[in-house]
Amino acid sequence: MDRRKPVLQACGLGRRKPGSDQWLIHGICMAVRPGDRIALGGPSGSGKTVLLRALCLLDPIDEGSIEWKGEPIRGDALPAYRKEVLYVHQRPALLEGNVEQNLGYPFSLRAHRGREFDRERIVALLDALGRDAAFLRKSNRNLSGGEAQIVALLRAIQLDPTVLLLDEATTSLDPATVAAAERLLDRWWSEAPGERAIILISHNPEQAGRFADRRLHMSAGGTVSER
Ligand SMILES: Nc1ncnc2c1ncn2[C@@H]1O[C@H](COP(=O)(O)OP(=O)(O)OP(=O)(O)O)[C@@H](O)[C@H]1O
Repeated sequence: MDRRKPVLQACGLGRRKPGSDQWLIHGICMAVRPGDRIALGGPSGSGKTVLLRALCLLDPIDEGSIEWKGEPIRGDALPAYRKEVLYVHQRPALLEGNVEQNLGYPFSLRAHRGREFDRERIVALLDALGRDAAFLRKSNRNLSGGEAQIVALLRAIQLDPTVLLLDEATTSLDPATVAAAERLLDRWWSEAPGERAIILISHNPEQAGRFADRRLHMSAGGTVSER
């Protein structure tokens, strides 16, 4: 992969409040290159979540373009795009069932046909987060907010996306588990040198400083600038 070329590029990106003329985000131009580690900061309500959801095309955009490897994303390319660009929500939705079922679910989808749930890998990742294999048997109904975040993080990492979008994905974890999650992300990112990118929304400047090599700031008007 060419390190210099953006994989993901947004140009003039805008999304309006549904049913209104009001812009939630507006005029956003940004490029994500393989190997980037980007922290996205800015005030509450400025549109950071709206931006990440727009970038992975979970929500429609009203203005501008998003290109993947230099090409606009057409309808039939959307499933492939969604494999490459994965979004992890701060309050993840989990399916009815235990942790293992939740982690195995993506592999039942057509998008991931040909790949299999790797239990051994998950057990090793859990170990890095201070959890043993018994955690896999826990019901989704009994998970704390932090435990649900662990499941969501592992569910995304195991799919090895090219761009991982983390929306305050460690905010419910205790400090030791936050540190373990950052090490785990660091290891995952380093496993494929110069191939994976991470965008992390964080309100914690220390975390952003530890984690990122680029800092983006979203202003209250829903525009982004490089810091
Ligand atoms: N579907 C929607 N309909 C109406 N308003 C929306 C919608 N989605 C987001 N908003 C509004 O857009 C603004 C930006 O929301 P967003 O969640 O992106 O903020 P944020 O920067 O991620 O905030 P925080 O740091 O608090 O998580 C908020 O005022 C929110 O209410």
